[in-house]
Order: sequence, then C-alpha cells, then structure tokens
Amino acid sequence: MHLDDIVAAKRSAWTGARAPVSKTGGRATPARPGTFAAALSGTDVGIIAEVKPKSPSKGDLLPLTEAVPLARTYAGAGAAAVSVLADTAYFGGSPDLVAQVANDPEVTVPVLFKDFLVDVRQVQLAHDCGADAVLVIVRAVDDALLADLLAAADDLGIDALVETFTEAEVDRAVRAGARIVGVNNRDLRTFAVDLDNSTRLRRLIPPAVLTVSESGLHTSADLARIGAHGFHAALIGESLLTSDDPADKLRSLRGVRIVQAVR
Ligand SMILES: O=P(O)(O)OC[C@@H](O)[C@@H](O)c1c[nH]c2ccccc12
Repeated sequence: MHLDDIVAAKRSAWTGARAPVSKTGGRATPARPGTFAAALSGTDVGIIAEVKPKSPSKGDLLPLTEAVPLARTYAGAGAAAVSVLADTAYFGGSPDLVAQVANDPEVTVPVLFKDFLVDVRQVQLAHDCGADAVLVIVRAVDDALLADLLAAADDLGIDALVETFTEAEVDRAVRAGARIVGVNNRDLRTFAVDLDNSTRLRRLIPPAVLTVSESGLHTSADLARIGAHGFHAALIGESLLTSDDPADKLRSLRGVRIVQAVR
C-alpha cells in the first residue's frame, strides 16, 4: 500500500461526494491566520508532534481513546504545534478527531489537518474542523490543483504545509508560492527513510520560506543535524508515539538551535 493507492482511493471518495460537514463543528473562534507559521518561527527547531493512530508501515500505534489526551500531553510538553491524521482508512484518524483536538481547551497550540488533499473541499473541511493548517502533498496533485488548494487555504485564513520529496517537487512548491515547505525523509512509495533527503533539498528552498523536516527523526542528534541545515521545525510521530513517556521524550528533543545561512 503506497501513496499512489491512497491518493487513488481519496480521489474516488471525493469525486461526486457532497461537501461533508464536521459533526463536532468548528472552533468557537475561527482559525487565526498565520498561527501555525508563527509557531514555527522561533530560534529553536520547533516540534510538530503527531497524533497518528496507525500507519501502513508500522501498524497500530495508538488506541483512539488516547488520541486527545496525547495531544494535550504534547501541548503541555512544549510542542510548537500538533499534527492530527484526518485519514481513517490508512492512518486511523478522522476529521472528527482533528476537530476534537482543535476544540480541546488544553490543546493551546496550532493544529495541522493531516490528510491526502485531492479536492479543495477538503480545505474547507479542515477549516470547519477548527484546524489552523493543512498538509498539501505535492506528489499527489498537479500544478493547477496545487494552486487551487493554496488559494483556498489563503481565502480561509489557514496555513499550508507543502510536502515535497524530490528536487522537482521543491521547485513546484516554491513556484506555487508555498510559504511553508516540508521535506519528507520517508519515500511514501517504499517507506525507506533517509535524513539526507532533508539536508540535500534544504538549499533549494529560499530563505524567506519556513521549512519542516518530516519523518524518521528520533534523537536530538537527528534534530541537531536538520537544525544545522536551517530547518525551522521537525514533524515527529513514531518516536513520540512509541515512547514510554512521550512528554519526557518531547522535552528531550527541544532546545536545538536553528543554524541559519547554510548555503
Ligand atoms: O512517524 P514519523 O516517522 O516521525 O513521521 C511523521 C510524519 O512525518 C509522517 O507521518 C508523514 C509525513 N507525511 C505524511 C503524509 C501522510 C501521512 C503521514 C505522513
């Protein structure tokens, strides 16, 4: 099961689908524009801590009943933001789970709606769930849809984390005007992880763009490596989810300096 299958399944689910309405409803206050980007703008590598109930590569990671409490734990331990899987079939999350986290008073940090976007209505859904940002995977869309997704996010006042995996995808993201670019270290076709992907692609991203290294980050040495290449944030799921003490683990990964101007 890899990215192409997941995206094909999403496309058929959204073709002809009616616009969904979140059962939980939006946040009492609408998403505040730019809060996700602002949370990644510190001097240390920010941690985007992920709530991922399961994954195609690792199987079950977290009982659903523990998902919201874990998001609270992440916020309390100093995560810059929380990422919540909205995909049900492959990752065990849901839009309602995103809404529960986004509406939780103890989750005081921005929330990323993590799904495979193939339709602009998903951006509206993310907004209605109270999310502050959406993930957009460049490999899953053509340039026209990429532009439409970013415009929809702008219109709704939410940020977009634009995920790339290759040099050509970084180019497409930058040309589309992405303000936050993620580099995935995991090849979503083979699940192989290589941190060199981040360090290699970083120099293709203009200085004004915020950068996130995604996947396969486990230790503070890993974070030091991406921090030394000027990454503003790290998206971390598995190593927090499988830790006996996620709060402690998260705290141990904080405080890594971002080294700017590595060209
Ligand atoms: O659990 P990890 O290896 O720390 O990775 C987190 C996150 O980067 C990963 O879940 C992810 C990155 N891009 C995605 C796209 C869809 C689903 C999941 C992902």
